[in-house]
Amino acid sequence: MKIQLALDRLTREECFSILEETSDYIDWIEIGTGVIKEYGMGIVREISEAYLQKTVVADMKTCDAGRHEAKQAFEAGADIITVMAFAHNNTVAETLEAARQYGKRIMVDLLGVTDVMRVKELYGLGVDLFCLHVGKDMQQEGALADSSLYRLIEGLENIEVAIAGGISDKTISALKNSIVDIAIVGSAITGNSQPGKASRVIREFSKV
Ligand SMILES: O=C([C@H](O)CO)[C@H](O)[C@H](O)COP(=O)(O)O
Repeated sequence: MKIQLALDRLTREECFSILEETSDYIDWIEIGTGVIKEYGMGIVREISEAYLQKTVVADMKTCDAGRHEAKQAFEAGADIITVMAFAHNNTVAETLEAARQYGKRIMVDLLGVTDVMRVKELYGLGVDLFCLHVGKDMQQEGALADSSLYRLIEGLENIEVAIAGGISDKTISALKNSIVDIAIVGSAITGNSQPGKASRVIREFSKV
């Protein structure tokens, strides 16, 4: 299982200092939506250039004007961009097409999706990387990402599955030997006073 570190609600300096401490223990780097809103494509470019060996996910949360937003992030160096599942099919299709042109990928964020048929429709459009997601604000009600979300992608072949939403050292081992390929971890690392140590522990607990 890969670990994707989500850099959310951080300054540019904090992003780089956390990456310096954690990069040995993570596989994919996610530049969070709020960080992108603060610093734009500049920070996507900077992080992509500084961590050439890592897969960089720009959490664009694109929901319209897909081709343009995909082009922006891919040209800045992102390897993967996120697109919201509720976006129009044209948006999904155009981001997929842009990804193919750049030799990159899209990850469809299933935040808020409860209807399996919508996931099947996205799969039919060619989506092969999905993110099961319990959002930050939903977490305030006690919900955390867990196996109850798996039903959304059951039976889909040749896909990769990421999961996000409050994953920590206490919950990551439950994802082992499951359909999850990528565990997205944010606050449990970035909110820890020792992010390097926190990422090392999470890496250990994630080993299959
Ligand atoms: O995508 C995320 C969220 O919507 C904020 O933009 C987070 O990156 C994701 O939920 C992981 O963060 P944690 O829940 O803090 O682990």
